[in-house]
Amino acid sequence: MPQLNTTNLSTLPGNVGVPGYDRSQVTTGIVHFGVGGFHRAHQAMYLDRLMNAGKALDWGICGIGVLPHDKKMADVMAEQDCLYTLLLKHPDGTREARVIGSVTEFLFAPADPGAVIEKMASPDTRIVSLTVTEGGYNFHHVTGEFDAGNPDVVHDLSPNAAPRTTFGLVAEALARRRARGIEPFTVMSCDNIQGNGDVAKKMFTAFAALKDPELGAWMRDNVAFPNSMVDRITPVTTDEDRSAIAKEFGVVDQWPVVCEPFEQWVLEDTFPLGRPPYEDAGVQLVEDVEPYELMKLRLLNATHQGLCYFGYLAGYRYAHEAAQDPLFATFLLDYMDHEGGPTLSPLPGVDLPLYKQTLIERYSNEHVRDTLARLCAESSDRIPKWLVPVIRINLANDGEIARSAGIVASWARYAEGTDESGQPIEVVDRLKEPLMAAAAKQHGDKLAFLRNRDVFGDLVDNARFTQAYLRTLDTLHDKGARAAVEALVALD
Ligand SMILES: NC(=O)c1ccc[n+]([C@@H]2O[C@H](COP(=O)([O-])OP(=O)(O)OC[C@H]3O[C@@H](n4cnc5c(N)ncnc54)[C@H](O)[C@@H]3O)[C@@H](O)[C@H]2O)c1
Ligand SMILES: O=P(O)(O)OC[C@@H](O)[C@@H](O)[C@H](O)[C@H](O)CO
Repeated sequence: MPQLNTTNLSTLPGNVGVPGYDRSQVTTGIVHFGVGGFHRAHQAMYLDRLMNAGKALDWGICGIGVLPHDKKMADVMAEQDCLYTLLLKHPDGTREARVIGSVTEFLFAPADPGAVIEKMASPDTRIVSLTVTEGGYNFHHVTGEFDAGNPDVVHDLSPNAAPRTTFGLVAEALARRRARGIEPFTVMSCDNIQGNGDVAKKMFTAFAALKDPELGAWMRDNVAFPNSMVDRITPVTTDEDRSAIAKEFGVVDQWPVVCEPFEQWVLEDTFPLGRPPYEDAGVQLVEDVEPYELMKLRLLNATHQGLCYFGYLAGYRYAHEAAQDPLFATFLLDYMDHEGGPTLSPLPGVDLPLYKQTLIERYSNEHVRDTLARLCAESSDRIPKWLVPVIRINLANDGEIARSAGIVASWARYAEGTDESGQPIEVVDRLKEPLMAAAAKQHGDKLAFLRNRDVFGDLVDNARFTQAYLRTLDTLHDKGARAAVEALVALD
């Protein structure tokens, strides 16, 4: 079986969708940072859909890898002419495979930062988009300010340094456009961050201002940073997925993407240099994204955290295993009804009870095989952004907080690094060391984990919160995760 590339595209079996457009005619209009699973399952898929309808052929994507581990993606992209397979896994077990053709170039920044800068400086580039994870925005969780102490940022701020970070690369490209009289591109964040465009604006302009105050001011006044809400559960690709795609669809693909069938993208329509006709592909273009973002982050992303630590400690390893357990599903629905939901703004036209129920159904799709380990990773980037705001609002409004406090306690127990059968847990977090050290102390000093003010701010000083937190932490220690969830469900 030949490997996926342009030459072999026409030999693929009939059950695999392939680009129906001439890729040699596609020109680059978008430069994308963070070509991981999600970008390839979401934004690149929407563009491929448009291109198959004969539209947006001047909006091809040039992918950029910034981190050393992105070399692997660069190599695969080079070998496969940037083609990859997107495999949709339906709840009834049926699968759909399509080769996506909208990514047409890939540049690995560490090998040639100058080429990346020139690609963005080119007038053809009208959008620079991002899926660089929550950590990629480099802001302090409590102050919300740009972290100028990050060693790579310090490097990029030194005179004549070849940029290593997205900030350094983007700022230099914008400086060149400004010097050459070329209008700035739009920076489109597609990460799971509340006000992702606003946060991107704050961080990119803060970096630029440190480098050159005039450039920072010019960016603040001239560069558009639309906000967006993005949604499609995209687990990490496994070897099993690679083999299944080869066996069932006859495609040898080194790095396919698998995902659920659900898709949603709500986007603020602020693109001074134009944009692809996304609305023709099913994207919702709106004036104000915030209500949609809050709904997604405080219901979907927060319940992912509600599922993952309790579920892992109770012995589950996949999201569907925990979500199919009626106790866990009830807990998540209770959290949404009593804590996450009441903090949301009105959402005209959205059936919120249906949205919540659909989340449980999406998590329960056993074919997606999303791992709890993926959901437990980088918690210190997630809990402060998705759950802590819910807690703060409910504390201020005298709302309910027991379930949210329980989720924080489940993270604290998970960070002890062993599950309930004594098996080690591989904690993946850039703050792993301080968090695990704090969790190790909490049998004696019960609030040790919460004292990390860089993550939780002053929550540890709030007696109503700490009481609820300790109630679940004690139950986790004394009786285990299942009993702790039962106690939270009994509150209803
Ligand atoms: N996977 C999902 O289900 C999903 C759904 C909606 C939104 N998202 C958003 O997309 C992001 C990426 O998810 P993914 O599944 O593609 O992850 P991934 O690990 O497959 O890809 C992440 C990419 O971001 C890059 N990256 C990480 N930190 C960076 C940094 N500091 N600077 C530059 N590049 C950096 C990585 O090198 C990689 O290329 C998530 O963090 C989230 O914000 C993901
Ligand atoms: O990818 P993250 O780190 O933003 O969050 C983990 C999951 O909650 C997230 O990936 C969801 O699967 C996704 O947001 C669904 O659209």
